Amino acid sequence: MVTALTGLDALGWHAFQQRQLGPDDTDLTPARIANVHRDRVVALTADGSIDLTLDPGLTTAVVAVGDFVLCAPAQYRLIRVLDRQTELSRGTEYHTGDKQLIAANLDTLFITTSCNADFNPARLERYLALAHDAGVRPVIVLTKADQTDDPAGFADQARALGRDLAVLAVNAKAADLPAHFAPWCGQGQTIAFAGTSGVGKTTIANALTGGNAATRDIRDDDARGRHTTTGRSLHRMLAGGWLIDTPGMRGLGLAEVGFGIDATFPEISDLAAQCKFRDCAHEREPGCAVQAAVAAGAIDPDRLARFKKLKSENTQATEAIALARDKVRKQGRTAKGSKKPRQKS
Ligand SMILES: Nc1nc2c(ncn2[C@@H]2O[C@H](COP(=O)(O)OP(=O)(O)OP(=O)(O)O)[C@@H](O)[C@H]2O)c(=O)[nH]1
Ligand SMILES: [Zn+2]
Repeated sequence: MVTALTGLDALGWHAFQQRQLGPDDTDLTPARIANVHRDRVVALTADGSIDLTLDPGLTTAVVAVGDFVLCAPAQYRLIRVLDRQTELSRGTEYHTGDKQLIAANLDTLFITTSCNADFNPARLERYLALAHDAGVRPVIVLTKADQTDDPAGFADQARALGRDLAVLAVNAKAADLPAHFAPWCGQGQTIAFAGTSGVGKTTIANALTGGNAATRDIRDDDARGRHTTTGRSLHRMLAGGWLIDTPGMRGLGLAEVGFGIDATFPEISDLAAQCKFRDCAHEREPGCAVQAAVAAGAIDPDRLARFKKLKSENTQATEAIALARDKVRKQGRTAKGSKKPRQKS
């Protein structure tokens, strides 16, 4: 058996991963994926960073930054991807129905906006739905608290977007910033930031990593010996945890996140179970518990409108993906096998 070394604990390796090791895995080395390229990955082991090629049957579409894997370092081979504790993905590959993985084994997603016109409840709820669906704890971060007269007002509005929702209002440029994030950034913790451009994600990431994240452009040899400019995506934080920074974190489409939407609007989804009709659309149906709560002032009608909009977007996208998967299945696809090899450019 591979024993959990201190170095592995530092990578965020928990009992959840340890339990997945069997007697056949004795010779394999656990590692965590720091970067995913088209035909190889960069992984961190307890002893340092290593480039791994993928075995037949594995593609970089099934490996995400943050994944724990078993590898054979002497052969530079990735052997197995371990089950994930959480998985953040987006269903944008409508033509194939393939999920696009963004990050694996995240503990906390900091949904970031600012105390200004960027603050948008609908967008925050969209991110909340993704986080809840992925099993990742969401925390709302309100930056630029130093540029408004009313940071508490923004924080109250944010808190109204969930039950027991953690909300931080900060000046991302203040010296004491890391202290606000300390509860989520210690050893064994993995975090990421989501939010629109300019809200301060990089500023915060730099404060938490000691500037690591700013070095986005490092020279990196790809498997063909060419130099490509890529950014590392897994950054060690000063407090001991890991920060995942992938471009995929910027714009996120909703699909197959019905559970996450319900979890984002608990006051509505809890009541929906009491509607007379199981498929109640909470419009004008008789016996609608949700509309009754709106009339009684217990549910915010704006929240209900946004809930319905997300549900409908999610349903449409989910159906489109199901159709695509069906089509691919019927074509008896060996798509990965039949794809032409990538042309050298
Ligand atoms: N005064 C003040 N300025 C801030 C704060 N947060 C961010 N800024 C400034 O806002 C600008 C954008 O911040 P970034 O950290 O680059 O934002 P980002 O979210 O990483 O943006 P992208 O990389 O485009 O996604 C920078 O000039 C920051 O210095 C804050 O809390 N207070
Ligand atoms: Zn109803």
